[in-house]
Amino acid sequence: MSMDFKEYPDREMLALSVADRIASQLAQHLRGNDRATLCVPGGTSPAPVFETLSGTDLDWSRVTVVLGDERWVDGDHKRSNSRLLRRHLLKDKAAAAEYIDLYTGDASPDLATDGLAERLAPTLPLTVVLLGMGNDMHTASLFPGADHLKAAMAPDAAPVMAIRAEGAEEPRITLTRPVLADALNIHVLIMGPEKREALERAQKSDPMQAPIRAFLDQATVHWAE
Ligand SMILES: O=C(O)[C@H](O)[C@@H](O)[C@H](O)[C@H](O)COP(=O)(O)O
Repeated sequence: MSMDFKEYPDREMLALSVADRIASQLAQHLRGNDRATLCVPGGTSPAPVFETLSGTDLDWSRVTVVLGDERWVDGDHKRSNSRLLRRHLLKDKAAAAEYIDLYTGDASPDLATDGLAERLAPTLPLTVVLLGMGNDMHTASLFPGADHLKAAMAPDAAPVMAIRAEGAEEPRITLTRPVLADALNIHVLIMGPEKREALERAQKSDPMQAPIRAFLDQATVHWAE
């Protein structure tokens, strides 16, 4: 199976289309299942997708939302991905969703992983995963050169792991390759020429040098200039 690549005339069309695809896949899943799980990235790219999704008429009370990764900072810190979701996604109609916050307030992410894995277990497999990508070809907090990348990319990796990397400003907690790759639907959201070039590099790279590569064969990649 090869990567499905979709190019859009502009970022607004990209955001609308990605939100539509995600909402449709969640709604379809809910027609045959009690609940659905949506896994989303942090960072700067997804906010317009979240804004559209938050007003979408879905049975959000049957949807669990979880981040693909979180910086280990308080929920009101400017770098918190949870803060991003609370501002752009978990409001309006989507406020009814169940939210699993990866930041637990523990002194370190290493102390939180077992409890989070227990909370996550009933929500698996993830119904829809939206991934971002850095110019270094990381996704979630699966950074090239990260301290526990090999373990996090292993087929038997625990679903949630603490991870530290030079490219990450603070300790992180991340969902790992198997739990992300087992998702029923995977979308990658990237914008700009640098990320287009990084994607082309990733396609020819090993997942240990380009973690996003681990997901491309199953993913729909959405790109605009
Ligand atoms: O915590 C994070 O930052 C994200 O989960 C991360 O994986 C993000 O998706 C990429 O770094 C792209 O970020 P931008 O969208 O800001 O370029």
